[in-house]
Amino acid sequence: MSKLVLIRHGQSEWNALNLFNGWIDTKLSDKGVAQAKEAGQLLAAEDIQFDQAYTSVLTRAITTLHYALEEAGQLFIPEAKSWRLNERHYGALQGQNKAEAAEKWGDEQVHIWRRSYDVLPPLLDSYDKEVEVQGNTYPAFDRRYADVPEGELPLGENLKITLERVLPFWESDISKDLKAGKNVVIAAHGNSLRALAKHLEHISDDDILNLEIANGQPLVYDLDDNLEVISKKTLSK
Ligand SMILES: O=C(O)[C@H](O)COP(=O)(O)O
Repeated sequence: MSKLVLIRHGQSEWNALNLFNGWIDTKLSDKGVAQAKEAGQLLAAEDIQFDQAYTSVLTRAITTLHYALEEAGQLFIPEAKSWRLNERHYGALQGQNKAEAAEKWGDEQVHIWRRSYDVLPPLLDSYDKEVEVQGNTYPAFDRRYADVPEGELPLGENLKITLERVLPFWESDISKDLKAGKNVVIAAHGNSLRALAKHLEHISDDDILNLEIANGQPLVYDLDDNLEVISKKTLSK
């Protein structure tokens, strides 16, 4: 048996402004830092001893992991980062205000883009659009994406595509640790974690619409040797 803890990063500066983040590399807000520390305190209270940490290559997830592990007194554990744990790429919605998008395209359409399994958001027509959103954050030329296989750098993703790019890393790294009995913490994003939760909990394409993951509230899974869920709980104050 092993424990798997999923932590959605604390509030980002763009979460606070109600903007679509996606792959834009936004920082934690002050509230986000407090949430990340609180996540670590909640884990310390549960006395979970981790063997391995995973996170994405986006700053808000990495800093959340570090604040949480520091609070839990476990900043020393090995950690690995992968672009495969990044937030879902929100395509041409990145940088737009969520409420303004709902006014423009209607609440229902925006809800479908945000929560459905297989509907794509409007795609970027090229990575040049990223430059307009945030200076030099330009995935095609950012060295953190140098190991993305040719042609796999997204211009926008639905949850299905997000799951398809999370799964190879799950299979190659994370699930091996868990099968070896290691306790693993993953600090990542609302939608990369929804994708992982869908896989773990066998949630249907329809039911995944209703799964929300809150900032900084650890989800703790007990898994059996086949990585089936024995129990799940959410930690919050
Ligand atoms: O990318 C974002 O803006 C958020 O991290 C997740 O946004 P969502 O709740 O609209 O999917």
